[in-house]
Amino acid sequence: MGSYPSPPPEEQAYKFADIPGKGKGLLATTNLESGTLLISEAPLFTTESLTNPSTIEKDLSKIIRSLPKAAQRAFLSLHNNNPGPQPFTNIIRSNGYPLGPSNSIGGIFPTVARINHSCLPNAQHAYNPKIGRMQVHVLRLIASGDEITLSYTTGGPSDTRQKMLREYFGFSCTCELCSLPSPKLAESDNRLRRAQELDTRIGDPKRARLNPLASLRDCHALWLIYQDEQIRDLRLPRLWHNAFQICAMHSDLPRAKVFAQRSCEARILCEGEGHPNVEGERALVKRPQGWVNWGVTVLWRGREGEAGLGEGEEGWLWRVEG
Ligand SMILES: C[S@@+](CC[C@H](N)C(=O)[O-])C[C@H]1O[C@@H](n2cnc3c(N)ncnc32)[C@H](O)[C@@H]1O
Repeated sequence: MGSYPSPPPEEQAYKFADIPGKGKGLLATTNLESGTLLISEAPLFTTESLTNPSTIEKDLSKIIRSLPKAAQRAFLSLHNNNPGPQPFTNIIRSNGYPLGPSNSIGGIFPTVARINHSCLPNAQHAYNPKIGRMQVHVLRLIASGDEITLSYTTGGPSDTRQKMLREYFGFSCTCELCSLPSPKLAESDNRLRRAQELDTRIGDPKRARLNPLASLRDCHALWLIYQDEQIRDLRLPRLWHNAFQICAMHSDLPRAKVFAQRSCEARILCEGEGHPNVEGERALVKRPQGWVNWGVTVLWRGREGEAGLGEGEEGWLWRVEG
């Protein structure tokens, strides 16, 4: 059970506000640099004990009654996008966040739950299991008065995103990206569709082993798309980590180090310095050879510092000659 309430208002860089067409939301009260830790919040409660689907509403009611009054009020005042029977379950559905990307256990974080969605978010949430808190970091400069946004989706072209947002959250997205004029939106959709294909191909370990240059070229193509689309969320460290894996698998120490470093920096932006994922990545920057599949082949083995002309440049990094 987490502590409550969150930090006193004078320490906060945001305020709650009514946002036209979106219900409540969070507005920045000062300019916020990328990398700023905006919120670090313990859950009011988690869904860990809710294992029986047929008694969820009753079990939830017990949990809620056991909370301090302020926490009960905080939970009951949260948005419910499907009012009707099973109100507690639906408040959880409307506001809960999983405790990590592939965790079936969720938590209710009353401040984070007020943050609205954008397909081009300016902040990123990440649950840090070491401290038991959901943290929100600033991904790109947020000007005072701007709305703070997170992404509720895992990306993809606009039709995929809109379908998911309508189905699970009951709204049509009108964010900066979804409101692009149609030719621009079509271009963005094409890029994002291609990004999904590239990501799938890059994740194929057999291809990375047998045709590493093609996999690395795909990483490069994906990086260019992420730059065009201003993507800085967790897709970015995933890309750097995949590029690291390709190089490490084939014993390319200097490039593996650069990619591990980029992955580490991108993770710090999304998840914060103290996140266990960042610590794992830091260990790989120091010693890429510590990775479980280091040196499956010696195809790209060279001595550190002897990688050839243009070392440290993008062309060198991606093995793009000339
Ligand atoms: C987790 S809550 C966010 C806070 C909520 N606005 C509130 O008033 O408490 C999710 C709900 O907020 C609304 N919402 C979030 N982002 C939105 C957006 N970009 N456009 C319209 N509604 C949005 C939807 O009703 C959605 O189901």
